[in-house]
Amino acid sequence: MFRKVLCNKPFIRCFTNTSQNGNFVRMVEVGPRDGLQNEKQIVPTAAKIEFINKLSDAGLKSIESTSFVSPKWVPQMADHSEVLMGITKYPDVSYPVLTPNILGLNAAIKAGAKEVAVFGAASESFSKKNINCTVKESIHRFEEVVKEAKKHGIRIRGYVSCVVGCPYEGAIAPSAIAQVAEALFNVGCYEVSLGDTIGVGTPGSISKMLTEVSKHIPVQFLALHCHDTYGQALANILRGLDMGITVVDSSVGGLGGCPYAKGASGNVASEEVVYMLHGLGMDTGIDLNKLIEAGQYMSTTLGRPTGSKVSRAVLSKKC
Ligand SMILES: CC(C)(COP(=O)([O-])OP(=O)([O-])OC[C@H]1O[C@@H](n2cnc3c(N)ncnc32)[C@H](O)[C@@H]1OP(=O)([O-])[O-])[C@@H](O)C(=O)NCCC(=O)NCCSC(=O)C[C@@](C)(O)CC(=O)[O-]
Repeated sequence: MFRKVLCNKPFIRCFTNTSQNGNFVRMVEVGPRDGLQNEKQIVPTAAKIEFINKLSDAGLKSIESTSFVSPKWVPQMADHSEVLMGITKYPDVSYPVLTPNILGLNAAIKAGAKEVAVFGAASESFSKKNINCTVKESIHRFEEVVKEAKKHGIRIRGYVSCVVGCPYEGAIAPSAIAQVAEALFNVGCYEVSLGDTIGVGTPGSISKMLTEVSKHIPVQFLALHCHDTYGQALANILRGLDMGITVVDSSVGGLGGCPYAKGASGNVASEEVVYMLHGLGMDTGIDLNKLIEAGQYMSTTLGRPTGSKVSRAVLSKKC
């Protein structure tokens, strides 16, 4: 279905999570982007900047900071350039931003982006609602974005949404997910994040999907991005780890949701993932107390309690 472009494997490899030790899990914090994009109240730019700085201080190595999308579609991300230019860039931290097309990429380059993410879906209806094009058209757009980004030495991550279910089409076949994920990998994404956008996955369905996708892309180039609508996210991540996943997306305080997936809850809370991974004896490089502080900062800004149980438990002990 999709035109295959030979990927530059050495380029890809230098940015993958071939971990420093076999116990390391790289966490991609998506709170400032996925977490805030759906908030009704516009979060002040200064608060977003402070939030990201606190996340950097907590030891996260990858913090998705904003989106260069249309402000008409997602007003919350309209201050993308100010946010990206205003944050303190830690030298060992990557601050990816979403870029759906060349217009977004050019604006991101101007604001100093060093890593971007393109985002597609295996569901035609979701693709149309989310980025206003067909799946096939989206791959062509991403091909352009990747080509241009590479000219600027920018690395590109890819997302596939609705990897288990779609809010408009219901269940999505693992083979369809594998096809889009492979297309993103082939155009030159260094890693493909598999998004259970509406959080309907279970360890059973996640396992079937991962089995199929990893026939096409080695598992070290895959990440899991789980929303927690049905309370399955941690179980799904654990299943993913068993199957070789070493990169996990999450959102501090469980913030988040997609404007084009009504009823879906936030991402799995980063605090819960870190607590589980550390309990398994795995290394994340993250200071859980500082992460909780960052989450508290944003929930205070938003004027509501954190969505993280770990955060609530730790804070109640401190009280
Ligand atoms: C993709 C577009 C931009 C296409 O938007 P479009 O309307 O189809 O684009 P267009 O090319 O027809 O242009 C229409 C207008 O948009 C402008 N435009 C065009 N591109 C840009 C841009 N990059 N930045 C700013 N403006 C832009 C363009 O200049 C024009 O402005 P006008 O002439 O009307 O004033 C639009 O559909 C959009 O912004 N969609 C929002 C998508 C989004 O942010 N969704 C949420 C993130 S995805 C997600 O949450 C899932 C994920 C990643 O987390 C994983 C998971 O959980 O599954």
